[in-house]
Amino acid sequence: MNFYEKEKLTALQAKEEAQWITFAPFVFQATRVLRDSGILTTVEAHREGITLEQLNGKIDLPAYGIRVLVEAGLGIGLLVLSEGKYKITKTTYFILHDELTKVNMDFTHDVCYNGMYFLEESIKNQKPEGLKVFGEWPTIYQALSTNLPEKAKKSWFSFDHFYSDYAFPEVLPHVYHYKPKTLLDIGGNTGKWSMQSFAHDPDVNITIMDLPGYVDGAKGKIESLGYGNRIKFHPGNVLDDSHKFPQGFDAVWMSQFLDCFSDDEIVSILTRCKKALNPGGRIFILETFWDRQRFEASAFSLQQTSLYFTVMANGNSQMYDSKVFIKCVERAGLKVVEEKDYIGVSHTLLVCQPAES
Ligand SMILES: C[S@@+](CC[C@H](N)C(=O)[O-])C[C@H]1O[C@@H](n2cnc3c(N)ncnc32)[C@H](O)[C@@H]1O
Repeated sequence: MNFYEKEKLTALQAKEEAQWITFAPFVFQATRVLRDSGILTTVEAHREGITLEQLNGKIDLPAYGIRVLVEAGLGIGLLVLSEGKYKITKTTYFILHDELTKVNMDFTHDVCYNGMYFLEESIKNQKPEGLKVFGEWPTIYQALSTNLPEKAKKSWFSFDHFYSDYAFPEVLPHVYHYKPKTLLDIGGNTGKWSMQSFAHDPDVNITIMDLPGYVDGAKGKIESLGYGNRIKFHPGNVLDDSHKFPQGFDAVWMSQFLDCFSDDEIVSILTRCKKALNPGGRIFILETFWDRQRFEASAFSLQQTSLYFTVMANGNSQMYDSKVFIKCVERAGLKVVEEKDYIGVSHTLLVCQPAES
Protein backbone atom coordinates (compact mmCIF):
# COMPACT_ATOMS: atom_id res chain seq x y z
CA MET A 1 0.00 0.00 0.00
CA ASN A 2 1.51 3.36 -1.00
CA PHE A 3 0.28 6.06 1.38
CA TYR A 4 2.71 8.67 0.15
CA GLU A 5 1.98 9.45 -3.47
CA LYS A 6 -0.01 12.61 -2.95
CA GLU A 7 -0.18 15.52 -0.55
CA LYS A 8 -3.45 15.20 1.44
CA LEU A 9 -3.80 18.40 3.47
CA THR A 10 -5.28 21.81 2.77
CA ALA A 11 -3.04 24.81 3.56
CA LEU A 12 -4.87 25.39 6.85
CA GLN A 13 -4.56 21.75 7.87
CA ALA A 14 -0.88 21.83 6.90
CA LYS A 15 -0.22 24.82 9.15
CA GLU A 16 -2.02 23.04 12.00
CA GLU A 17 0.04 19.91 11.35
CA ALA A 18 3.21 22.01 11.48
CA GLN A 19 2.26 23.13 15.01
CA TRP A 20 1.67 19.50 16.05
CA ILE A 21 5.18 18.70 14.89
CA THR A 22 6.65 21.75 16.61
CA PHE A 23 5.09 20.82 19.93
CA ALA A 24 5.34 17.03 19.53
CA PRO A 25 7.64 16.52 22.58
CA PHE A 26 5.24 18.59 24.74
CA VAL A 27 2.27 16.57 23.46
CA PHE A 28 4.05 13.31 24.21
CA GLN A 29 5.16 14.21 27.73
CA ALA A 30 1.84 15.80 28.70
CA THR A 31 -0.02 12.69 27.53
CA ARG A 32 2.32 10.40 29.39
CA VAL A 33 2.00 12.39 32.64
CA LEU A 34 -1.79 12.60 32.24
CA ARG A 35 -1.74 8.80 31.92
CA ASP A 36 0.79 8.00 34.67
CA SER A 37 -0.57 10.46 37.24
CA GLY A 38 -4.00 8.80 37.10
CA ILE A 39 -5.76 11.90 35.73
CA LEU A 40 -7.06 10.14 32.61
CA THR A 41 -8.20 7.09 34.57
CA THR A 42 -10.00 9.30 37.08
CA VAL A 43 -11.78 11.28 34.35
CA GLU A 44 -12.72 8.01 32.64
CA ALA A 45 -14.24 6.70 35.87
CA HIS A 46 -16.65 9.70 35.89
CA ARG A 47 -18.78 8.96 32.85
CA GLU A 48 -20.99 11.96 33.62
CA GLY A 49 -17.88 14.21 33.67
CA ILE A 50 -15.71 15.67 36.42
CA THR A 51 -14.88 19.29 37.33
CA LEU A 52 -11.35 20.58 37.90
CA GLU A 53 -12.16 21.14 41.60
CA GLN A 54 -13.27 17.52 41.99
CA LEU A 55 -10.13 16.31 40.19
CA ASN A 56 -7.93 18.35 42.56
CA GLY A 57 -9.27 16.32 45.46
CA LYS A 58 -8.47 13.01 43.80
CA ILE A 59 -5.03 13.45 42.22
CA ASP A 60 -1.85 13.72 44.24
CA LEU A 61 -0.38 16.68 42.31
CA PRO A 62 -0.44 20.48 42.90
CA ALA A 63 -3.63 22.15 41.58
CA TYR A 64 -1.58 24.25 39.16
CA GLY A 65 -0.04 21.12 37.63
CA ILE A 66 -3.40 19.42 37.19
CA ARG A 67 -4.79 22.54 35.52
CA VAL A 68 -2.01 22.89 32.93
CA LEU A 69 -2.14 19.18 32.18
CA VAL A 70 -5.92 18.99 31.59
CA GLU A 71 -5.82 22.19 29.51
CA ALA A 72 -3.07 20.67 27.37
CA GLY A 73 -5.20 17.51 27.20
CA LEU A 74 -8.00 19.52 25.57
CA GLY A 75 -5.79 20.72 22.72
CA ILE A 76 -4.23 17.28 22.29
CA GLY A 77 -7.70 15.76 21.95
CA LEU A 78 -7.55 13.59 25.07
CA LEU A 79 -10.29 15.45 26.93
CA VAL A 80 -13.45 17.41 26.15
CA LEU A 81 -14.88 20.09 28.42
CA SER A 82 -18.62 20.71 28.47
CA GLU A 83 -20.56 22.69 31.11
CA GLY A 84 -17.46 22.79 33.33
CA LYS A 85 -16.97 19.01 33.29
CA TYR A 86 -14.12 17.04 31.71
CA LYS A 87 -14.73 13.75 29.90
CA ILE A 88 -12.34 11.45 28.01
CA THR A 89 -12.25 10.97 24.21
CA LYS A 90 -11.78 7.85 22.08
CA THR A 91 -8.06 8.68 21.81
CA THR A 92 -7.78 8.49 25.58
CA TYR A 93 -9.45 5.10 25.52
CA PHE A 94 -6.56 3.85 23.36
CA ILE A 95 -3.91 5.61 25.47
CA LEU A 96 -5.29 3.85 28.54
CA HIS A 97 -6.32 0.43 27.24
CA ASP A 98 -4.61 -0.40 23.95
CA GLU A 99 -1.59 -2.63 24.62
CA LEU A 100 0.19 -1.59 21.41
CA THR A 101 -0.10 2.10 22.33
CA LYS A 102 1.10 1.44 25.88
CA VAL A 103 4.11 -0.59 24.72
CA ASN A 104 5.06 2.07 22.15
CA MET A 105 4.67 4.91 24.66
CA ASP A 106 6.75 3.20 27.37
CA PHE A 107 9.46 2.32 24.82
CA THR A 108 9.54 5.91 23.54
CA HIS A 109 9.80 7.34 27.04
CA ASP A 110 11.98 4.81 28.90
CA VAL A 111 14.37 3.90 26.07
CA CYS A 112 14.43 6.68 23.47
CA TYR A 113 13.25 10.04 24.77
CA ASN A 114 16.42 11.52 26.26
CA GLY A 115 18.70 9.98 23.66
CA MET A 116 16.62 11.33 20.77
CA TYR A 117 18.17 14.75 21.46
CA PHE A 118 21.33 13.37 19.80
CA LEU A 119 19.70 12.43 16.48
CA GLU A 120 21.66 14.89 14.37
CA GLU A 121 24.98 13.84 15.93
CA SER A 122 24.06 10.15 15.47
CA ILE A 123 23.31 10.64 11.78
CA LYS A 124 26.51 12.60 11.16
CA ASN A 125 28.71 10.12 13.06
CA GLN A 126 26.77 6.96 12.12
CA LYS A 127 26.89 5.98 15.79
CA PRO A 128 24.10 5.60 18.38
CA GLU A 129 25.10 8.82 20.17
CA GLY A 130 21.92 8.81 22.29
CA LEU A 131 23.00 5.63 24.06
CA LYS A 132 25.40 7.72 26.17
CA VAL A 133 22.43 8.86 28.28
CA PHE A 134 22.61 5.36 29.79
CA GLY A 135 26.33 4.53 29.51
CA GLU A 136 29.17 3.67 27.17
CA TRP A 137 28.56 0.70 24.87
CA PRO A 138 29.10 0.23 21.11
CA THR A 139 25.44 -0.84 20.64
CA ILE A 140 22.34 -1.21 22.82
CA TYR A 141 22.56 -5.02 22.53
CA GLN A 142 25.64 -5.19 24.78
CA ALA A 143 23.79 -2.95 27.26
CA LEU A 144 20.57 -4.98 27.27
CA SER A 145 22.22 -8.16 28.46
CA THR A 146 24.24 -6.30 31.09
CA ASN A 147 23.54 -3.04 32.90
CA LEU A 148 20.99 -0.94 31.02
CA PRO A 149 18.70 0.63 33.69
CA GLU A 150 15.93 -1.81 34.70
CA LYS A 151 13.06 0.40 33.48
CA ALA A 152 14.61 0.83 30.03
CA LYS A 153 15.33 -2.89 29.83
CA LYS A 154 11.75 -3.79 30.79
CA SER A 155 10.24 -1.42 28.21
CA TRP A 156 12.68 -2.60 25.52
CA PHE A 157 11.75 -6.27 26.04
CA SER A 158 8.00 -5.48 26.24
CA PHE A 159 8.30 -3.62 22.92
CA ASP A 160 10.33 -6.37 21.25
CA HIS A 161 8.19 -9.24 22.56
CA PHE A 162 4.84 -7.53 21.93
CA TYR A 163 5.44 -7.66 18.18
CA SER A 164 6.98 -11.13 17.99
CA ASP A 165 4.41 -12.63 20.43
CA TYR A 166 1.64 -11.86 17.95
CA ALA A 167 3.58 -13.07 14.94
CA PHE A 168 5.09 -16.36 16.20
CA PRO A 169 1.91 -18.49 16.57
CA GLU A 170 0.81 -17.39 13.10
CA VAL A 171 4.13 -18.09 11.43
CA LEU A 172 5.03 -21.43 13.10
CA PRO A 173 2.92 -23.56 10.67
CA HIS A 174 4.55 -21.84 7.65
CA VAL A 175 8.06 -22.72 8.84
CA TYR A 176 7.35 -26.23 10.14
CA HIS A 177 5.31 -27.14 7.08
CA TYR A 178 8.76 -27.76 5.50
CA LYS A 179 9.64 -30.19 8.34
CA PRO A 180 13.17 -28.88 9.10
CA LYS A 181 14.96 -31.28 11.46
CA THR A 182 17.65 -28.74 12.32
CA LEU A 183 17.09 -24.99 12.63
CA LEU A 184 19.55 -22.19 13.41
CA ASP A 185 17.81 -19.30 15.23
CA ILE A 186 20.07 -16.26 14.82
CA GLY A 187 19.29 -13.49 17.33
CA GLY A 188 17.33 -16.06 19.38
CA ASN A 189 17.16 -13.62 22.30
CA THR A 190 15.28 -15.07 25.31
CA GLY A 191 14.50 -18.35 23.49
CA LYS A 192 10.81 -17.63 22.82
CA TRP A 193 10.88 -18.96 19.25
CA SER A 194 12.69 -22.14 20.33
CA MET A 195 10.25 -22.87 23.15
CA GLN A 196 7.22 -22.41 20.88
CA SER A 197 8.91 -24.48 18.17
CA PHE A 198 9.59 -27.42 20.51
CA ALA A 199 5.94 -27.44 21.54
CA HIS A 200 4.79 -27.17 17.90
CA ASP A 201 7.10 -29.75 16.25
CA PRO A 202 8.37 -32.76 18.22
CA ASP A 203 11.19 -33.48 15.74
CA VAL A 204 13.02 -30.19 15.41
CA ASN A 205 16.39 -29.48 17.06
CA ILE A 206 17.45 -25.85 17.38
CA THR A 207 20.74 -23.99 17.77
CA ILE A 208 20.44 -20.45 19.15
CA MET A 209 23.09 -18.00 18.07
CA ASP A 210 23.19 -14.64 19.86
CA LEU A 211 25.51 -12.44 21.92
CA PRO A 212 26.93 -14.29 24.98
CA GLY A 213 24.71 -12.64 27.64
CA TYR A 214 21.51 -13.60 25.82
CA VAL A 215 22.53 -17.18 25.28
CA ASP A 216 23.14 -17.59 29.03
CA GLY A 217 19.67 -16.16 29.77
CA ALA A 218 17.81 -18.40 27.31
CA LYS A 219 19.64 -21.58 28.38
CA GLY A 220 18.22 -21.96 31.88
CA LYS A 221 14.66 -21.24 30.77
CA ILE A 222 14.70 -23.80 27.93
CA GLU A 223 16.33 -26.49 30.07
CA SER A 224 13.80 -25.96 32.88
CA LEU A 225 11.00 -26.70 30.38
CA GLY A 226 12.59 -30.08 29.64
CA TYR A 227 13.83 -29.23 26.15
CA GLY A 228 17.53 -29.38 27.10
CA ASN A 229 18.24 -32.34 24.76
CA ARG A 230 16.90 -30.48 21.69
CA ILE A 231 18.75 -27.19 22.08
CA LYS A 232 22.33 -26.08 21.44
CA PHE A 233 23.87 -22.65 21.92
CA HIS A 234 26.41 -20.87 19.80
CA PRO A 235 27.32 -17.56 21.44
CA GLY A 236 28.99 -15.01 19.21
CA ASN A 237 28.92 -11.67 17.50
CA VAL A 238 27.79 -11.91 13.86
CA LEU A 239 29.67 -8.68 13.11
CA ASP A 240 32.91 -10.47 13.84
CA ASP A 241 33.72 -11.96 10.41
CA SER A 242 36.19 -14.40 11.96
CA HIS A 243 33.33 -15.93 14.00
CA LYS A 244 32.21 -18.93 11.92
CA PHE A 245 28.51 -19.78 11.73
CA PRO A 246 27.73 -23.40 12.61
CA GLN A 247 26.76 -25.51 9.55
CA GLY A 248 24.35 -28.26 8.57
CA PHE A 249 20.90 -26.72 8.96
CA ASP A 250 17.66 -27.43 7.11
CA ALA A 251 16.48 -23.96 8.11
CA VAL A 252 17.91 -20.67 9.30
CA TRP A 253 15.43 -18.48 11.18
CA MET A 254 15.87 -14.76 11.83
CA SER A 255 13.05 -12.80 13.45
CA GLN A 256 13.36 -9.05 13.95
CA PHE A 257 17.08 -9.59 13.61
CA LEU A 258 18.34 -8.23 10.28
CA ASP A 259 16.81 -4.81 11.01
CA CYS A 260 19.62 -4.52 13.59
CA PHE A 261 22.18 -4.23 10.76
CA SER A 262 23.21 -2.00 7.86
CA ASP A 263 22.70 -2.98 4.20
CA ASP A 264 26.28 -4.30 3.84
CA GLU A 265 26.14 -6.14 7.16
CA ILE A 266 22.88 -7.83 6.07
CA VAL A 267 24.59 -9.02 2.89
CA SER A 268 27.52 -10.39 4.90
CA ILE A 269 25.24 -12.19 7.41
CA LEU A 270 23.03 -13.67 4.69
CA THR A 271 26.09 -14.88 2.74
CA ARG A 272 27.20 -16.78 5.85
CA CYS A 273 23.62 -18.08 6.43
CA LYS A 274 23.67 -19.54 2.93
CA LYS A 275 26.81 -21.54 3.83
CA ALA A 276 25.09 -22.81 7.00
CA LEU A 277 22.31 -24.48 4.99
CA ASN A 278 22.04 -28.15 4.01
CA PRO A 279 21.19 -28.77 0.32
CA GLY A 280 17.51 -27.87 -0.21
CA GLY A 281 17.48 -25.79 3.00
CA ARG A 282 15.66 -22.50 3.44
CA ILE A 283 16.26 -19.17 5.18
CA PHE A 284 13.18 -17.74 6.91
CA ILE A 285 13.21 -14.01 7.58
CA LEU A 286 10.48 -12.39 9.69
CA GLU A 287 10.67 -8.61 9.37
CA THR A 288 8.56 -5.47 9.60
CA PHE A 289 8.77 -3.47 6.36
CA TRP A 290 7.22 -0.02 6.37
CA ASP A 291 6.08 -0.33 2.74
CA ARG A 292 4.21 -3.60 3.41
CA GLN A 293 1.64 -2.29 5.89
CA ARG A 294 -2.15 -2.42 5.74
CA PHE A 295 -2.51 0.73 7.86
CA GLU A 296 -0.80 4.09 7.49
CA ALA A 297 -0.37 4.24 11.29
CA SER A 298 1.74 1.04 11.11
CA ALA A 299 3.97 2.46 8.36
CA PHE A 300 4.34 5.64 10.42
CA SER A 301 5.30 3.72 13.59
CA LEU A 302 7.94 1.73 11.70
CA GLN A 303 9.44 4.79 10.00
CA GLN A 304 9.78 6.49 13.38
CA THR A 305 11.15 3.31 14.99
CA SER A 306 13.99 3.46 12.45
CA LEU A 307 15.23 6.50 14.36
CA TYR A 308 15.55 4.40 17.51
CA PHE A 309 18.10 2.31 15.59
CA THR A 310 19.89 5.49 14.51
CA VAL A 311 20.12 7.07 17.94
CA MET A 312 19.98 4.28 20.51
CA ALA A 313 20.63 0.88 18.92
CA ASN A 314 23.60 0.94 16.55
CA GLY A 315 23.57 4.06 14.33
CA ASN A 316 23.32 2.27 11.01
CA SER A 317 20.18 0.12 10.72
CA GLN A 318 16.46 0.58 10.38
CA MET A 319 13.00 -0.81 9.72
CA TYR A 320 13.53 -1.33 6.01
CA ASP A 321 11.63 -0.62 2.84
CA SER A 322 11.21 -4.20 1.50
CA LYS A 323 12.65 -3.18 -1.88
CA VAL A 324 15.93 -2.07 -0.28
CA PHE A 325 16.00 -5.21 1.87
CA ILE A 326 15.33 -7.66 -0.98
CA LYS A 327 18.23 -6.10 -2.93
CA CYS A 328 20.48 -7.14 0.00
CA VAL A 329 19.00 -10.67 -0.13
CA GLU A 330 19.88 -10.85 -3.84
CA ARG A 331 23.37 -9.41 -3.31
CA ALA A 332 23.98 -12.33 -0.91
CA GLY A 333 23.28 -14.82 -3.72
CA LEU A 334 19.80 -15.70 -2.50
CA LYS A 335 16.34 -15.50 -4.05
CA VAL A 336 13.00 -14.94 -2.33
CA VAL A 337 10.88 -18.03 -3.08
CA GLU A 338 7.85 -17.13 -0.95
CA GLU A 339 6.50 -13.96 0.70
CA LYS A 340 3.64 -13.53 3.14
CA ASP A 341 2.51 -10.09 4.37
CA TYR A 342 0.17 -9.06 7.21
CA ILE A 343 1.45 -11.54 9.80
CA GLY A 344 0.78 -10.56 13.43
CA VAL A 345 0.69 -6.81 13.94
CA SER A 346 2.90 -5.81 11.02
CA HIS A 347 5.26 -8.58 9.88
CA THR A 348 6.25 -10.11 6.56
CA LEU A 349 7.75 -13.59 6.17
CA LEU A 350 10.33 -14.01 3.40
CA VAL A 351 11.43 -17.53 2.52
CA CYS A 352 14.77 -17.56 0.70
CA GLN A 353 16.94 -20.14 -1.03
CA PRO A 354 20.30 -19.99 -2.80
CA ALA A 355 19.81 -18.26 -6.17
CA GLU A 356 21.42 -21.16 -8.01
CA SER A 357 19.00 -23.80 -6.58
C1 LIG B 1 15.29 -7.23 18.16
S1 LIG B 1 15.93 -8.64 18.92
C2 LIG B 1 14.98 -9.92 18.17
C3 LIG B 1 14.78 -11.06 19.09
C4 LIG B 1 13.90 -12.22 18.63
N1 LIG B 1 14.46 -12.89 17.47
C5 LIG B 1 12.47 -11.78 18.39
O1 LIG B 1 11.97 -11.92 17.27
O2 LIG B 1 11.83 -11.31 19.35
C6 LIG B 1 17.51 -8.77 18.16
C7 LIG B 1 18.40 -9.86 18.72
O3 LIG B 1 19.62 -9.84 17.96
C8 LIG B 1 20.71 -9.99 18.82
N2 LIG B 1 21.90 -9.34 18.25
C9 LIG B 1 22.06 -8.01 17.98
N3 LIG B 1 23.28 -7.77 17.49
C10 LIG B 1 23.91 -8.98 17.43
C11 LIG B 1 25.19 -9.39 17.01
N4 LIG B 1 26.06 -8.51 16.56
N5 LIG B 1 25.50 -10.71 17.07
C12 LIG B 1 24.62 -11.61 17.52
N6 LIG B 1 23.36 -11.29 17.94
C13 LIG B 1 23.02 -9.99 17.91
C14 LIG B 1 20.27 -9.28 20.09
O4 LIG B 1 21.05 -9.73 21.17
C15 LIG B 1 18.80 -9.67 20.16
O5 LIG B 1 18.61 -10.85 20.88
